[in-house]
Amino acid sequence: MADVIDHNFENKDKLARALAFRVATELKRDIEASGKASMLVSGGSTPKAFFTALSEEELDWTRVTISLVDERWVPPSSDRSNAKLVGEYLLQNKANGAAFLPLYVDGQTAQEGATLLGKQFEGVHKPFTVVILGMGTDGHTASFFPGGDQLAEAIDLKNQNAFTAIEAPGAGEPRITFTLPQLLQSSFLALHIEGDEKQDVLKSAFGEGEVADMPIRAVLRQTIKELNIFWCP
Ligand SMILES: O=C1O[C@H](COP(=O)(O)O)[C@@H](O)[C@H](O)[C@H]1O
Repeated sequence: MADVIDHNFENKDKLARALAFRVATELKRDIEASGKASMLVSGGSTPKAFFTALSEEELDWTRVTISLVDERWVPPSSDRSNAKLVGEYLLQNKANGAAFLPLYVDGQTAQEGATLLGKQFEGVHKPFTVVILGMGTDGHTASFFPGGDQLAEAIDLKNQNAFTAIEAPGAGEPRITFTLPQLLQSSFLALHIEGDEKQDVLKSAFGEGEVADMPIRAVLRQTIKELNIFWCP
């Protein structure tokens, strides 16, 4: 179980550059070993500087497939779309040759999309080379939200499904999320958080309490995959 923030940085810029360098190193290693690499990233507001730094890294991006840890069930034109964020900040500069697989299917519900995307992702390179999680101040990660109607299924380590469609009071629109056992099928797993408030939330999550109250605990308490925690004030 991870019990410390093991990668501390003075500021957002230093964190972004260090995380981008580490991720690029992992992607290059997998490209060299297997000819391709895959990466799941988080959305929200935190990753912008990291995405920009990563987009400047020199590597064979044409061999990299990028997707998301989770998505809000909105079209890519929406300002709420995590795919839109990735398009604007990551699929740019040197990374513009990477393939991107969205977690949204036009005209389908999130439940229907979960099934369709599950089939599509069977062909994606695994274990995922890199998975980067974020965390909200309510203790959610991916779309594992407190009060989520399918939270138990989404974090069940025996769940065979790649995706769960989920709705929660704090989530805004319906969501789709990779399930926890899928996210743990990764060579490099990181949690990227910033700010004192999130540090305090994480400290609480390391304490005793129900996973359902702070679903990030499902990641902190698992023993399958080492978690690398990146933080700056
Ligand atoms: O809704 C989401 O929020 C979390 C955290 O976002 P932030 O704005 O607090 O950085 C994010 O990790 C997740 O991918 C996203 O869907």
